[in-house]
Amino acid sequence: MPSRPLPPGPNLPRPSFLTKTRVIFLILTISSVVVILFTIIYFLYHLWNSLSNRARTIPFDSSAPLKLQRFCYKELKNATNDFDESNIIGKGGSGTVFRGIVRDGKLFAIKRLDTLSLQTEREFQNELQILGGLRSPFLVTLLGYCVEKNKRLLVYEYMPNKSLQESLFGDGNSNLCLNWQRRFDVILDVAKALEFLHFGCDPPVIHGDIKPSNVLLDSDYKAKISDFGLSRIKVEGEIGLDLFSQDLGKSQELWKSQELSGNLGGTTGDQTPAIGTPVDSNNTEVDFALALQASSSSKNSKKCYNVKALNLNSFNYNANLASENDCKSGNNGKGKEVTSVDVGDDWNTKFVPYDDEFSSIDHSKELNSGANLGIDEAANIKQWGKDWWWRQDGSGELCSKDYVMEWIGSQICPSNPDWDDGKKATPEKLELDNSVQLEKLEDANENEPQAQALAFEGMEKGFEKTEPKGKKNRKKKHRKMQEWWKDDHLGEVSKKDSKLKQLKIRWKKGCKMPHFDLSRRFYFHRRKKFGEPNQDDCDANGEFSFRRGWRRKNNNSIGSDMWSGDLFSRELSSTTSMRGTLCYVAPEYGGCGYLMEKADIYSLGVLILVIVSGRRPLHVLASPMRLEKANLISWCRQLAQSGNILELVDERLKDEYNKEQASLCINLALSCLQKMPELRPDIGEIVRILKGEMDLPPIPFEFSPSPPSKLFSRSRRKQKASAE
Ligand SMILES: Nc1ncnc2c1ncn2[C@@H]1O[C@H](COP(=O)(O)OP(=O)(O)OP(=O)(O)O)[C@@H](O)[C@H]1O
Repeated sequence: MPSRPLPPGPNLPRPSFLTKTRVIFLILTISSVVVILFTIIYFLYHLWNSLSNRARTIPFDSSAPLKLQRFCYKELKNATNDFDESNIIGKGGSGTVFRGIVRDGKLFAIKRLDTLSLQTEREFQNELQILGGLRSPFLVTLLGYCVEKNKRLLVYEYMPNKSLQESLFGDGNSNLCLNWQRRFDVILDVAKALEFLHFGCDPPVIHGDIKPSNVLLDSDYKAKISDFGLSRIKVEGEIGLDLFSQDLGKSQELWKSQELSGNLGGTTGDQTPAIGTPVDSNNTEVDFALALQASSSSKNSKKCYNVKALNLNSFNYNANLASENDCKSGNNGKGKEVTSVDVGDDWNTKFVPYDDEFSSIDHSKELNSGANLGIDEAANIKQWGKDWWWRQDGSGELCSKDYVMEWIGSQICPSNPDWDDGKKATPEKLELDNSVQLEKLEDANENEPQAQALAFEGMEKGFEKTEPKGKKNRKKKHRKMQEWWKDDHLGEVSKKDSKLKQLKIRWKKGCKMPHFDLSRRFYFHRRKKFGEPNQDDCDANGEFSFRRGWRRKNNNSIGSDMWSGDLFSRELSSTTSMRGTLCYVAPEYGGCGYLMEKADIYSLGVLILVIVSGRRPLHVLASPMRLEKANLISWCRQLAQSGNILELVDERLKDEYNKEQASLCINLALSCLQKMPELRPDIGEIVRILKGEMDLPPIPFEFSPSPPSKLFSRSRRKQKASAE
């Protein structure tokens, strides 16, 4: 029986249709699996990337900077023609600055950080958070930034005349463009910039690194300050003790009432003497010591702040109004630097021979001041004394003395314009003269702490020769201090002094060596060998920045022609938390670690002297006859005592300067350089003095050519009594 064909079921799918659906289903499944896989891989990659980046850097919150443009790396790369060397306008310790044309065809300065470390990242963020939030005609404008992976770039307004450093010390005729009027205007501009920071910002901002290379000049030579990497935002009432109280009894009371290692609460600001008021020297010394002790002991209690957590308000600043307000409020509040980093920096200026004022403090007094306290406390103080001297050495670092010795050595070279005097001496004499000092310094470098001490004694004797007679007592104290140091610390020094040894060994093995190390030895060796100087080896007339290391002239770079000694720069930034630049950093900052407005005032004082004199703050000359001029600050003090301050004015200006203005500036600088921060004028007063709206406070009696009659009568009375 023939089978009937089955009628085609309307619902049964045809086989070809089935296959198609299966294929589509398969494709969809595979592609979604692939997409999911890729997503997972992408996610994992980013997770890994961010984790590995986080290990090296501080988390970055790009939303915080105010009104700054965010550039992509490619854009900045194009703007600088792939960071072409011909576009380099300067080199700093942390990065290279390029000229670039961005977006609307305008010229910009683009700073690219060379390496990314915790320190550079911190400074980068500081710059963004602080400078990025400020607008003032006296500050370089930060326009934008770029953050991509480990690339960090900052975009600034372009300053055609670069930095004051180049204008003052650059080669060629650049310094001629800084006539007297321009120099005075620069001083006023820098003062106004600081006035804006200290009084025009709420909370106040402390710059922390005022120096010529951070003062940039626009096309009209108007000065603006830059580089806020080390800046701090001040928080009112965070510091406990009035560190510089004049009232010894009160300080001791406070001191006793506090645990040495505990918190120091409360503030006293009512003991501030009038500017220029003579202070009993004994009290001064002990107070300062107590202050340092207090700050040292309160170190542990330091709180860390994140800059981002603070609301920084800068407003259209009316200088007069602000200073008025400030006068009303007293503006004496002590604050504490705001930082996300611990700033434990006990670089001790007292030991650096450049400030003989500080060297004169008898530290045995500090230790004795513990006598009234409990034995434990006294022991703590003594221990503190040690820590204080050698905190910098805590991790096997070189001590500040080494830096200064290195610097002095590197400064002695014939490329210095100030060698004119030296040239007058016969070459033999010159070599002999230097070798006397240098041998001592070299020997000191040869690891022996005793030798270091001797070498410094030698240097100090040089200064001593030119000291007026009236300073005998001070020198006596200084010796006492030196002896105290020798007795107490030589053992410690010898243990911790291995760093230099290691560096020397590396150098001998042919490794890269910081330029300054032993450069003078190298130089004299070469001179002896080849009979003439080699300028390339000894043009190290840079400056030492605690965060950057040494900088020297680099013939290859355009602009600042400066760079950091690589090895040292890295070692310092990774192992120390020192801040500021040698010779510009205020002594109390080195001792206490608290960055206050008056630290900026001190740096401004040094800057004023540098601008007026056209000299670096530490400048050792060939002839020992002129050794007293090596240290700009002590030289200025000596000139003030002999009533001859105008001798300090840059010889290159000849007679073409305003004598009244020059003497005002020098006297003002001396006021700013007083060792007691509270005696220094505040920035509002400084601006008014410079503008001629206020009289200069009486010159500090210690610099006065005719000390107050009270002192005379006191000494006469003493003489009389001893004669009787
Ligand atoms: N906005 C700018 N316009 C023009 N030139 C600039 C600008 N910013 C920096 N420069 C030049 O680049 C140089 C290096 O500047 P940078 O801020 O990197 O380092 P520095 O302040 O000299 O050193 P450091 O950062 O170690 O203190 C300056 O000396 C200056 O010549």
